Amino acid sequence: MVAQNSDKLRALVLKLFEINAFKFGDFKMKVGINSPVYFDLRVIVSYPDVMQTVSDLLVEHIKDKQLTAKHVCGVPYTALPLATIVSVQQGTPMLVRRKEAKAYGTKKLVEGIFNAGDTCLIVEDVVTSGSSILDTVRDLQSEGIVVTDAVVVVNREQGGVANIAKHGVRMHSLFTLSFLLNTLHEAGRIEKSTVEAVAKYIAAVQINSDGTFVGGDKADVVKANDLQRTKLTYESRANLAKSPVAKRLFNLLATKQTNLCLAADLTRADEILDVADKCGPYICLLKTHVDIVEDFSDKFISDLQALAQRHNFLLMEDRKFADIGNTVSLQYGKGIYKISSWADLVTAHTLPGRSILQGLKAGLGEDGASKERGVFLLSEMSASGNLIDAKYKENSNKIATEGADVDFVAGVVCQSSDAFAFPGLLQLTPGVKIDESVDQLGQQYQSPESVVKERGADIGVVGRGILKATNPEQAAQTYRDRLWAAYQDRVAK
Ligand SMILES: O=c1ccn([C@@H]2O[C@H](COP(=O)(O)O)[C@@H](O)[C@H]2O)c(=O)[nH]1
Repeated sequence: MVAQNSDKLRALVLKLFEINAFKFGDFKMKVGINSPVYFDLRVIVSYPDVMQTVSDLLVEHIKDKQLTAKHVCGVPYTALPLATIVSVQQGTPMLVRRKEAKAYGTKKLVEGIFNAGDTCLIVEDVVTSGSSILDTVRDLQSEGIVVTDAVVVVNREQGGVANIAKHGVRMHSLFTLSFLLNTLHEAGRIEKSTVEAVAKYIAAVQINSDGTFVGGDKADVVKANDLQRTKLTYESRANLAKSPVAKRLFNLLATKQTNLCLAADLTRADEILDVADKCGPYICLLKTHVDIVEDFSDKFISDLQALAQRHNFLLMEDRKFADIGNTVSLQYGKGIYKISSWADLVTAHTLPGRSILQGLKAGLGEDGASKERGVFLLSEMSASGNLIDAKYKENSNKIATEGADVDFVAGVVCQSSDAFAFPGLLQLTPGVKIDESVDQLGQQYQSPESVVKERGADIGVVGRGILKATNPEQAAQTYRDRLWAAYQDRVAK
């Protein structure tokens, strides 16, 4: 790496982190195991300035390394736009490798004008084992094209250099995963423990180009990821959170030592204020359903906010928004409740798709940026017989973790630890009661220990278990103690 370029590369790493082009957590990889770091450079097409920077750096790198091939070819699909810009900037003709040969017409695998014996430089975004580069090299070689070099944005250092070298191809990467980790750590974006966890994983998991593991099989390497969210402390996850309100909540959990959310499902304002005052010292979050409050008033909200401040908890309105963006923006910001003016957090269904996030953001109004607000997206429900299936859960995870609005997502309301992997999000799990049971209307309860240790909850939601107790304050203390002890056990293992 040329010294003059290293500042530009550091700036690029920070920018890629900011736009969520990579994340830390526990992610399923193509080769069937989990990884503590996940790259998704597909997002850069939405940021023309980043596209420009990356392609400028690739062009400079190609010049520095004196790579003088007659053609460039991007590995489909993420590197295709990058290869296009490199081709245009350098005036080097491009070749396009099809992933599938056309079923009609020319049936070509490689598009573009070339002769057998021509040289071609490969452009790729992220290299793990190098198998995708080798797929492209094979198709080019089958047309008589000579490939000796590949220019790459990130080398994950998991065997790619050696694997492609065996096929006569040298890798020239802009930066390695180690450089990326050190840059983020030096800039205060990730903790030393994250750097160490990823480094340990990389050392343990070297992959052959056929997807097998060097010196071991899948079973040996699956456990190598220490960044599984349920193993991490709230403090360390605060640093990984993209949503400012999630960061605040993680820190609140850690300092106040409570992961209890009280569902204050009462119908009179004075009853809610009374229970909020009594249970306030033991909770991190007070959850409301304002539409059941019979004597709702602005004073009720200002009194509740005062209690939230006095006892240091956040307010969540469990509105479960589920309409089109325009309606949701009005429901969030307008009407008698003006939810966005006071609730730190709200809940929303993912049923309408990504527009739910756009609608909520619009509901913050003109001065939206000045409010620290967030949403918990529902990806599962505790009600028996609910219609949510595995595909819905998977798509909800995508909405929560991919795209431009993820900084608004603080967490996920769900019942199981596999609903999402990103450790910067919080799992909120309702349906908690010391005596595991069902109510008459389909609610299903789990114990505090079960939701935290078996189901992955970061925050347990308790309503009637506290509200209907003879002494709600004492019950809140008991639930806090048991939920907190379960969390401590979970991270100690
Ligand atoms: O799947 C869900 C989503 C939300 N809730 C809400 O949590 C509380 C639970 O109250 P309990 O009295 O402890 O049953 C309530 O406000 C629900 O609306 C849920 O239960 N399940």
